[in-house]
Amino acid sequence: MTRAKVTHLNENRKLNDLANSSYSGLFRYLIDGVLVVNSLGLIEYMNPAYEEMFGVTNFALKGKSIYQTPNDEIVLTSLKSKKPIDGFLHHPYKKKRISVTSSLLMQGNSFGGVIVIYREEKAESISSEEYGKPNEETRYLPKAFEGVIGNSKSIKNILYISEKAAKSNATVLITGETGCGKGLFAEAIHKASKQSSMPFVKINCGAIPYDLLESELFGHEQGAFTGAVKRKIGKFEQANGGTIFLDEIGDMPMNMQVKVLRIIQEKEFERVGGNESIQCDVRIIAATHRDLRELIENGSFREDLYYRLNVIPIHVPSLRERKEDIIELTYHYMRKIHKETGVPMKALEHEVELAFYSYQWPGNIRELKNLIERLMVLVEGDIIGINDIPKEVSNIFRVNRDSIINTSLINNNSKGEIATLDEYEREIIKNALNKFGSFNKAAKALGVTHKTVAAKARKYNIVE
Ligand SMILES: Nc1ncnc2c1ncn2[C@@H]1O[C@H](COP(=O)(O)OP(=O)(O)OP(=O)(O)O)[C@@H](O)[C@H]1O
Repeated sequence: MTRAKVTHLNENRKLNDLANSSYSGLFRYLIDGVLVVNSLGLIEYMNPAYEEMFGVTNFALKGKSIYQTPNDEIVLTSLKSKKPIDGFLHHPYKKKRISVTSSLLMQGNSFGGVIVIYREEKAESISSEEYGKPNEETRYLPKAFEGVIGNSKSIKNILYISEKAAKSNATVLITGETGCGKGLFAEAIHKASKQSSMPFVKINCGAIPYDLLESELFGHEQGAFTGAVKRKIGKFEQANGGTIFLDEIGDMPMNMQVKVLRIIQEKEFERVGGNESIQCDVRIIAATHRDLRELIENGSFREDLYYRLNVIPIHVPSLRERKEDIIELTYHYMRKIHKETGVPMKALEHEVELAFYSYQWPGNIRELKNLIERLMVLVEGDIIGINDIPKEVSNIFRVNRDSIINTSLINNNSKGEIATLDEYEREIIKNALNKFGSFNKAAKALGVTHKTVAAKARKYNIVE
């Protein structure tokens, strides 16, 4: 789809009508859906293809807030950031992927709104069971990577590097926030490698007490220390011929880092309390959520080890940096739980999708997965609605929605007429109470007394 700057004729009502008739002339017969939204978030035009795609009508929605359409985060983001955006959305009912391209409408040099084009992707219509699954035709990958869900550019790029890494024996350093899939990629690289039939041994260097870490990694001889009643084989020895995954390597003490460096360089080590050098041929994949360069600077990580580990660096971006994967992951986990437990399959209300896009996901995919497990079990019925999801997840979406709805009131009320002063006042009080949750805080924010807010809230039936 080409993006063009479209001059927007919107200076007065007459010109506005003229603009609408020219939109109609331009877009009426287009097979792609077209939506025109002005800078206040009000719908100016939708073509018949858009009406058909989303089951709405231009007649009913013209002049209304975009929150009354099955709109998507892309329109909102484009509108707020005043930037053109490309992306896609999952059609809530048709189970199809729709590519979305927004372009800016310019009124001279000032921003007039956005024009958004929706194109249904060619894939055949898919069942609810299939909804959200990656399009297998578009990605050929070894089976080992099939547990990795996501079609974003960054995931595709990581899969490409991981596949190459699997073919070599080089050390891999995976970085990224907690819960973003570092462990998943480490295991997939092992499974796709020539050593896949050999062990994959994982150790979390940050979770093991300092005194025990050496013996966990390298094992010990009988009598090496009090309590060492028999010989113990360490993780490196267990992983011999296969892969060791050193998770949270940034938390490894300096004296242990030297020993890992020696294994990489000389491929041998001694058990604690032993003299015998043990040969060890292990592929190392390390991971950390910390910034190793910073640790090197403050003297808690060895630079030589860093370079030895960082032969193939892989950075897994956080979920909020690849929002386009959220819905696919959500449906993946819903399907998985449905298959494993027999809980009926569900669908997401459109507002929930928007809330998921707005939320920051500090716990990344682990957090999303846990939430979906909870929702699948707790929500009765087959639709997960905005009120079913925790407040902390829906908060940003709610605030954004309310601010857009309120902004749109500056010109029009819900009937498309100029709003009265009382209507303004009601929305202002309602918004402040929603946002702050108490008369006191709302009053402070509005610069009036607690008594005034309480009286107005009663007057407008916002509270009992
Ligand atoms: N792209 C993905 N597709 C499907 N599941 C994923 C994906 N990425 C992560 N997961 C799942 O999310 C959960 C967390 O992933 P993982 O344990 O690999 O994260 P991590 O980055 O290693 O976390 P930590 O740093 O806390 O150890 C796992 O259940 C994993 O299977």
